[in-house]
Amino acid sequence: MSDAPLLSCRGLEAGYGASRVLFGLDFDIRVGQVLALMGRNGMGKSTTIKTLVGGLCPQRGEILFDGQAIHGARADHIARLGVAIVPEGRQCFPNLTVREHLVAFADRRNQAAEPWTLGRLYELFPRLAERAGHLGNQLSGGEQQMLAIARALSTNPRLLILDEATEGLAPVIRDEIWRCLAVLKAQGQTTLVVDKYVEKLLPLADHNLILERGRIAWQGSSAELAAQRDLWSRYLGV
Ligand SMILES: Nc1ncnc2c1ncn2[C@@H]1O[C@H](COP(=O)(O)OP(=O)(O)OP(=O)(O)O)[C@@H](O)[C@H]1O
Repeated sequence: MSDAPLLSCRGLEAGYGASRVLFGLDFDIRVGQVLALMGRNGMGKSTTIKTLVGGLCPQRGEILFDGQAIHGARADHIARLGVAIVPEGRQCFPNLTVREHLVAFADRRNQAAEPWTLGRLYELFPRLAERAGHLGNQLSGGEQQMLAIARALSTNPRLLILDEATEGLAPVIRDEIWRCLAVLKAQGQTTLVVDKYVEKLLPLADHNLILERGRIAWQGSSAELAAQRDLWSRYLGV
């Protein structure tokens, strides 16, 4: 893992119209790091992600990606720099096959030493190989989620962002997603993950941020968070 931040936020403020949701976030994501972003409902996690990927223009502050300012940049520009999001709700195309989803973004692919070929994606998600010819609307919720992750990986992202990737899935499928995230981490994939399953995030995350009403209420290592169960009940409602 390198010490250079791949992404840096400084004094990030964002919201919707006149309403402010984020009040000055400062954080870094380093190359190879998994950063977990936690907090109860409505605390600003999705707004943070939306702002990072160009879906929402910050009201103040700066976002640097690999040293380049991206605050206020368009979503497609940020995607081309190598930021890929697995959005809440999966958003697969009903009329494209699994295989078509995975090759559709070939022209947006980033250069990578070990690119995500179809073969590698199918190795990570054998279920998708079995369903290669199925349409998006013929897939189960878990298969759609795997496809959404595989589709994001197909761009060879330098930063992968997952927003509630295990939401609404059966426990066995959730475990499959956690297993894949562990494999990605072992391969050095830099990742920002929003999820509510603290006990699953702890072994995965190198660093954890807890948001409380648009501010970072606590941050630290997984060992520190594991040792402070009072934080779980105070900020995460578990
Ligand atoms: N499009 C929008 N327009 C106006 N307000 C919004 C919009 N999206 C979110 N908000 C508000 O911004 C605040 C933060 O919401 P956000 O979705 O970022 O929280 P979250 O931590 O991701 O919660 P959740 O887990 O429920 O998605 C909430 O008060 C929410 O009502």
